[in-house]
Amino acid sequence: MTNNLVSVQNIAKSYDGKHPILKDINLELLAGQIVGLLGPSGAGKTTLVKCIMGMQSVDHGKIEVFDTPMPNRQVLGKIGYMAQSDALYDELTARENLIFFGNLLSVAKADLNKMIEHAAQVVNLTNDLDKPVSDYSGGMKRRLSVAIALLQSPHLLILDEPTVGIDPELRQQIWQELKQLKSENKSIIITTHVMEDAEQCDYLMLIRDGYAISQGTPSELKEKFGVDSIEEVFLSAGRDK
Ligand SMILES: Nc1ncnc2c1ncn2[C@@H]1O[C@H](COP(=O)(O)OP(=O)(O)OP(=O)(O)O)[C@@H](O)[C@H]1O
Repeated sequence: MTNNLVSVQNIAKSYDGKHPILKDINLELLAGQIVGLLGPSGAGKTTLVKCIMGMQSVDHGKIEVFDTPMPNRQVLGKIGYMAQSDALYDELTARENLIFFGNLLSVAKADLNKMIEHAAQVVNLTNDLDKPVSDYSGGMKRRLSVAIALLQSPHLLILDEPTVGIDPELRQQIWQELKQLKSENKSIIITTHVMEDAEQCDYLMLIRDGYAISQGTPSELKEKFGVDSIEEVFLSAGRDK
């Protein structure tokens, strides 16, 4: 067993066999690490996380999760994943959604109730839990999706743009929870185009047009480019490319 929970080696990916979407991507994720994939819309972040989970095949290179070559159904079942689009039952209340997804986790009912209360509190939905999801705003649906992903508490959690439509205060609250999971040695991959999110990651891959234009810890990257913020790193790295 290596220390790497996820190992991505020299992968390339196209959807049509002609136009590469990911080009020579390398990434290692350790236990207890939060890795951020940062890049503009269309850069290839979602494609990369889908390749990591084995939901998309790669044209070249190798991906291992928990020391197992992907794709692998059993490993996929152990990864907590929040997709970019909310997969919720609109006609059910938020609580009913949480119970539905929680029941897939085979935990005792009393434990599930506690887990639901905790997850709802992290995303500030406690007072809206009994409203139907059809009455929710876009941001509330996003928060409910985050709560569902948090319920599972897996060793590897992949969150595709969890903070879209979420206000800064609540974003901090979600980050506190992610850091709590990290302190329990759990690992997280998060995609984002929000610089404040990027600053909080342990390790960043900056992606543009399918290339990893730079990667390292936030402080390594700032030092490398001689700048004070990840936003400036991104701009400098893009110019260099
Ligand atoms: N199933 C697909 N078939 C063909 N092309 C696709 C498919 N999914 C994504 N793409 C293309 O791959 C490129 C990268 O998309 P991807 O969704 O990975 O980017 P992203 O960085 O996650 O963007 P966003 O921040 O908008 O979600 C885009 O040009 C997109 O149009």
